[in-house]
Amino acid sequence: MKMPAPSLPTAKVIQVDTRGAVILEEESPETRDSRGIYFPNHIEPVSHIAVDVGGSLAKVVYFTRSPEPPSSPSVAAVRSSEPLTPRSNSPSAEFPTSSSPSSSNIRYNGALTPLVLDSQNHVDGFTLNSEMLRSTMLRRTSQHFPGGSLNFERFETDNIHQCVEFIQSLIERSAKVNEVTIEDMRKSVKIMATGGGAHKFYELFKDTLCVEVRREDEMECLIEGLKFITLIPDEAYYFSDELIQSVSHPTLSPSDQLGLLPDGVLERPGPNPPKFAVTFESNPTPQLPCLLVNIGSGVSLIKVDEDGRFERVSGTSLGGGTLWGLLSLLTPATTFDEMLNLSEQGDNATVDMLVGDIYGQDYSKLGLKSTMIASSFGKVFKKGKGKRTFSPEDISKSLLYAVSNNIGQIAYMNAEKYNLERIYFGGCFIRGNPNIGTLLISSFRAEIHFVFLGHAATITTLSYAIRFWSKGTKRALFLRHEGFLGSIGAWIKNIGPESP
Ligand SMILES: Nc1ncnc2c1ncn2[C@@H]1O[C@H](COP(=O)(O)OP(=O)(O)O)[C@@H](O)[C@H]1O
Ligand SMILES: CC(C)(COP(=O)(O)O)[C@@H](O)C(=O)NCCC(=O)O
Repeated sequence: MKMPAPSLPTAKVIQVDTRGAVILEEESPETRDSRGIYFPNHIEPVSHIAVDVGGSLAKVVYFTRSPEPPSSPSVAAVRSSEPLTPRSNSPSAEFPTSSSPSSSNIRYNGALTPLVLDSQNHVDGFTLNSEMLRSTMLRRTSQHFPGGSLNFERFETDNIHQCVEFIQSLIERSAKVNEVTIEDMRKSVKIMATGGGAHKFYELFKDTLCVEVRREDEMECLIEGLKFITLIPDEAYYFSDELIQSVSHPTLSPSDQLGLLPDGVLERPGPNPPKFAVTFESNPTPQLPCLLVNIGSGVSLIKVDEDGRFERVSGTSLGGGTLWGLLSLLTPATTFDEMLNLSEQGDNATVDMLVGDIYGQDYSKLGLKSTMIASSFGKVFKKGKGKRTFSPEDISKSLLYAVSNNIGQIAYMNAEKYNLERIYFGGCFIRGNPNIGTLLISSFRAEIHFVFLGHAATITTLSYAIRFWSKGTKRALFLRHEGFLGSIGAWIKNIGPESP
């Protein structure tokens, strides 16, 4: 006689309970955009995996259940050129593994919880010893406890097979952990795919993983992702009007602290924008209407109305792929992070033609300081008689400014055209830039988040451009999971009440 198999709960309608959500800490700069988010109150199991495959990167989002927030996220940080090594956010006592993570050098964030299992096939009650039965029951019970993490991973689209392999191992491992057959697990799991690669690699995902693959529209997912992620405390941040100097040099005059010229006019965006302090949205509220500027391989600008309806109003092909591609041509750097590191050490004034190079001084009447870039790369043509070489550092910095300034301008013009005050910047282009640290200043009796500006050229350039051109009426907003909006949207779309 067979004992009935432990039945796992079937979720009809799943809503993510975001109450008390926290972004997990992460030590590695390389993965600081892919910190897990822990939802202490979310109960229903979720077994689908979302993937957003763009022109440059494939982004994966999945949910793992754990009654406690992962205490000490261990990091197997990788540089972008290396094969991706998934990170473990949890020692995961509740998810025992048959293979030791260290033996394979692959570590996972727990396991998926299957929604529906074929009760006949997976456990024969008579073969369970008492320890197995206990752990099965415990696990079964734990599925009714609240708590779980949303996990994030990134792969280069060129290495799409690594992404597929990662998902495959996640599914296989989840089957083992839940003591179900791989066939049952596959029936339970579904891939929500978005981005261009959802179409280009549809067969690859479907045939290799042997699971249902559902394709979702990229723009819809971006907006769904934005609406969801802005509900998470401390996810969105912006540069406040308070300059870093006002924190570190409180003796500066108020006008100096606000980046004002002596006559009270804001300084125009220049190669070294003023250093603003970062403020996090700790009590998030709905942030619509807004403009979303998604800087991926190319750039999409999407106007979102108060009711969530949206329209892609503009775009430019000069985006993240441009920077990545041109710097691959022009510098010896082989990874995106190397390119950003180069840019941090560079001086763009050696290749950019500045206002001062043309005027010999400020163009004060127009408020153009001599240090402002008049023409990106404009000096290259002029330098010397023979062909001169320019340092990879200077070239990288100049191109980073050129692309960021251009996007800042287009963003501002569209925000102006559609009368939008909030401009969210998303996409992995921004990823490598902010290095947000925490400075504890006793006299403030509070933690003040700030950026090490050497790592934040894009963010400061975009922020300051928006602030300057809008005369302070519009605000550039950034997101800690900026590159994952599409994949989060694909994940969330599956679990709304309207889902079949
Ligand atoms: N590790 C990385 N490898 C390559 N590009 C990166 C990396 N991190 C950030 N980027 C930048 O992000 C861009 C891709 O952003 P993303 O939002 O993923 O766009 P897409 O969806 O088109 O792949 C790249 O073109 C590059 O500028
Ligand atoms: C075609 C895309 C929507 C694809 O998205 P991506 O993979 O770049 O994130 C995007 O690259 C884009 O909007 N390009 C700009 C095209 C233009 O309007 O000029």
